[in-house]
Amino acid sequence: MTSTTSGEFELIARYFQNWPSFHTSNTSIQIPNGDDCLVFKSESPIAISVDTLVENVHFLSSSPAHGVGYRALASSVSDLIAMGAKPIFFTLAITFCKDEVWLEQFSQGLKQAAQDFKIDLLGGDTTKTKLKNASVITIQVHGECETPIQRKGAKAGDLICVTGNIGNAGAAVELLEQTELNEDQHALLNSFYYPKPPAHLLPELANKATSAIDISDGLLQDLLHLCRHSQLQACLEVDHLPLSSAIKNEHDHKQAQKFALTGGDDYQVCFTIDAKHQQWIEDNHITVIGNMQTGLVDIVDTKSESITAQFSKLGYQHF
Ligand SMILES: Nc1ncnc2c1ncn2[C@@H]1O[C@H](COP(=O)(O)OP(=O)(O)OP(=O)(O)O)[C@@H](O)[C@H]1O
Ligand SMILES: Cc1ncc(C[n+]2csc(CCOP(=O)(O)O)c2C)c(N)n1
Ligand SMILES: [Mg+2]
Repeated sequence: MTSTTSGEFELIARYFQNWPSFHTSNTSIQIPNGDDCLVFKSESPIAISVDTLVENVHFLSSSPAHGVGYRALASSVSDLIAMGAKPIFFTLAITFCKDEVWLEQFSQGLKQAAQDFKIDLLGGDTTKTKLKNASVITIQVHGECETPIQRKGAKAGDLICVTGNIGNAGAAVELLEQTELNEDQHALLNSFYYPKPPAHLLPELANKATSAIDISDGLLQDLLHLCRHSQLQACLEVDHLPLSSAIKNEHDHKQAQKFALTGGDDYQVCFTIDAKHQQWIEDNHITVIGNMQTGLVDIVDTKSESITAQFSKLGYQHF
């Protein structure tokens, strides 16, 4: 095991996991707490996930409301995609401290994401806070989940893949307050406010991947969850990370890699898959970044040196 401490995850484990169960022993709960979604078994299994965005934690008070709305839903939908679940409906609880112009733009961004991911808004709760800069947005998403992909299930020899490009959103965080932007910086901010979790890969992803997680905190921190749940080691080829031209233009190679490894907010999917699916991987422009192997739970490079040991932070931690 690595000696990495995880404040947020330790708190969850200490206070909110392994509670006495009244129903999980019956067959209706297929996958309980611990994955990107829980899965409730009914005629058609349903995946459920809830996520909160807090002002000045997940976005700034000055952030464009349209982007905040889009991002709120897209970042929740990514948990469904990572579970192999088709988005169906969501509920929205919003506590806001802004004016109605803000709410209108927020709703337009949210609606755009709902259209892009084909997901229905079926309820919620709308409240106002008098506290300044204290908006909180909570979205619960529900999806059809015939073949759930879990964080466990990776096999030694499986390829490790990521969808899309990673690192852009991490690089965008330092641009959030910048008013004058060049084209590349604009592209980075666009990735932050308009993430595109790979819904187009369903249902094949669900049938082929052996384990998966969405990249919300940072590749290293999120991939380490796959390692822990599957009790395997990840061997990463860091030079194979999919980096956009925008991040390469804006940053030197080491810094761009650091954003991709630890920045987070990508909402792409990191998954493992048998190498026999190589053609499908290529056809879908998915990047192979390494493979799973037996060994201590950790992420190492091709020379078997620990990559996690090289970073003080593997990803975003709330505590
Ligand atoms: N307050 C809580 N009570 C019960 N379970 C929790 C609580 N907070 C987190 N969890 C569970 O702990 C696991 C890890 O949580 P975490 O927020 O890291 O995952 P996640 O929901 O996939 O995150 P993200 O939205 O960043 O992708 C999840 O299975 C989540 O449901
Ligand atoms: C203003 C601002 N500063 C920093 C960040 C970076 N950030 C915040 S939470 C998080 C992880 C995902 O959240 P969660 O684990 O709650 O799902 C990341 C990468 C941001 N988005 N906005
Ligand atoms: Mg997740």
